[in-house]
Amino acid sequence: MSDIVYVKGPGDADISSVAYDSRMVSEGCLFVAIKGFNVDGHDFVPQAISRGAAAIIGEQDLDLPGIIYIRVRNSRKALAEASAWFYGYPSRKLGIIGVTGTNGKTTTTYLVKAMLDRAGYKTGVIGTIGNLIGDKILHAERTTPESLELNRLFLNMVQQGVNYVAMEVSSHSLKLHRVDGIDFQVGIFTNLTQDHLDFHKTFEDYYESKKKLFDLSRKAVVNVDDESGRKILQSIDIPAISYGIDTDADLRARNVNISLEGVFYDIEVKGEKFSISYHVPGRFSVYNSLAALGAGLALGIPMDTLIDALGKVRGVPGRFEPVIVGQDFAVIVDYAHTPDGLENVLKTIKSFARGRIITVFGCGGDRDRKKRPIMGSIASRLSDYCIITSDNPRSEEPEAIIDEIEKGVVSSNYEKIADRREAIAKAIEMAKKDDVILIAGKGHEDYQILKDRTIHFDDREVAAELLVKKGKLR
Ligand SMILES: CC(=O)N[C@H]1[C@@H](OP(=O)(O)OP(=O)(O)OC[C@H]2O[C@@H](n3ccc(=O)[nH]c3=O)[C@H](O)[C@@H]2O)O[C@H](CO)[C@@H](O)[C@@H]1O[C@H](C)C(=O)N[C@@H](C)C(=O)N[C@H](CCC(=O)O)C(=O)O
Ligand SMILES: Nc1ncnc2c1ncn2[C@@H]1O[C@H](COP(=O)(O)OP(=O)(O)OP(=O)(O)O)[C@@H](O)[C@H]1O
Ligand SMILES: N[C@H](CCC[C@H](N)C(=O)O)C(=O)O
Ligand SMILES: [Mg+2]
Repeated sequence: MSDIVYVKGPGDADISSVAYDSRMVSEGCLFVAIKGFNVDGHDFVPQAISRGAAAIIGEQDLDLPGIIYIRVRNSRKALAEASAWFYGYPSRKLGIIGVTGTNGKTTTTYLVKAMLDRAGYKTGVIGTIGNLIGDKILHAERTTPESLELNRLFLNMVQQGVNYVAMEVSSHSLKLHRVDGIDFQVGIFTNLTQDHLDFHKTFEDYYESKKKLFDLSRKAVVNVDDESGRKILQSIDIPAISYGIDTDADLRARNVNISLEGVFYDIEVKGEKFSISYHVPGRFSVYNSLAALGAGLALGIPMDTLIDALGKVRGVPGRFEPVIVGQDFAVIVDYAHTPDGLENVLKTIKSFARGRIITVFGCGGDRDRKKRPIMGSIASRLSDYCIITSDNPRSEEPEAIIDEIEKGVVSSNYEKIADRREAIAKAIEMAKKDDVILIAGKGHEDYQILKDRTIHFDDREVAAELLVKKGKLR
């Protein structure tokens, strides 16, 4: 272990498990005490011992007679090292592609998976929608799991014959050492715009956290149309593939054509020209597909395999996903939950909408509050009518979140309906032929996190049900 201050107690012990939560400790466990944002894990050392812990790791000076105690400088780092050791360093047996950035991580991992599958590899995915082993989906609590769960998952993947893993690497995970010790074959940077200032406090800290992925990667794939991407490219000394539309780059999309059917463009690789088709609309789809192509090339997969795989992708759950039950207007469910994501998706809709744009959206509770009025401003500027509703309020009052969003609204064409089902119902009632309803913020989520409980709620299901109920079919 790299940053040990001292080791006390008996010479050795058989370790049967590792835990960072005292409630998970069983006989023979190694308990890692973490000083958290809410509570201090060191306060639970007595509980861990009474549950049978054989060894403890922590940052404080402790006397624990009869028990091995390892004092370290950083418990989260130590947890990552202990977890990798306990599960036999499973990440070393996998080719891992990490994707970081504010928007586009989930989408890019799905595109990379499609390419690796097409190239004949068994591929895992770790991210927001869930964790995939081949086509089997496992529930995920977070975008990037804690190092203990991450190493357990890697081992599971190794045991099931997985070759490659496309994983989202959140800024939280980088800052909190969840991915320490992982050798990423390729690191991808998508973009950096406002989000998570509740956690990072400053944009600089958010940037520095994302940048850490490239200290852990062998090769980089970087969006150079993004200012932070250009900064990253200048500061790393690993082989890199740059991509962009506006800026000169190794992979530069030219003759870009964006329509309702998707994005179509040309790129040149080693002097040879290729035409790319990806059937998801929006300028951001050009970026996500370029990022995935860059990763495929960095892994040495032939261009024709990459292009073929990309051409066959028919979207990612909850990302620009249409709800079609026979109505004569469009309903699109999308996971845009940041100012940049919302602006991108609305501009994409604006480029093809023949009727009005009606946007139903909210903002999550216990998350960056500064983005709320900004999203209010963007939605009201780029929509004909907005219905501001509740997202996952968590511990906050839905109405208070909605009021913060409202402060940024610049038109009078809006209303506030806190009940998300009623908000969607209102949009559907209003919609006429050729209009487009955007239901943003929750995408693939099939739940809503309220103060005291989590309920089942799926925008796609609710919209489909209401379209039928309200007699909106042709
Ligand atoms: C802000 C954040 O990331 N917090 C993480 C942090 O929590 P914390 O420091 O507040 O933990 P704490 O509650 O103070 O507890 C401290 C320690 O005491 C332990 N404990 C606690 C109680 C007890 O009885 N016994 C005990 O041992 C806890 O298990 C913990 O190890 O450390 C915990 C242990 O690893 C994480 O579970 C927790 O993630 C929370 C649940 C979370 O919601 N994180 C979100 C914001 C997150 O990580 N999101 C990103 C996605 C962002 C994106 O969109 O890009 C993600 O990767 O999912
Ligand atoms: N490259 C991109 N640039 C900007 N916006 C994007 C991009 N790709 C997707 N989006 C928008 O952002 C939303 C979220 O996309 P995606 O789930 O791929 O991002 P993410 O980075 O995984 O988000 P999260 O931080 O929640 O994990 C999409 O529904 C779309 O509206
Ligand atoms: N990964 C993001 C997702 C936000 C999705 C939105 N529906 C919300 O709950 O705020 C987060 O945890 O901040
Ligand atoms: Mg994601």
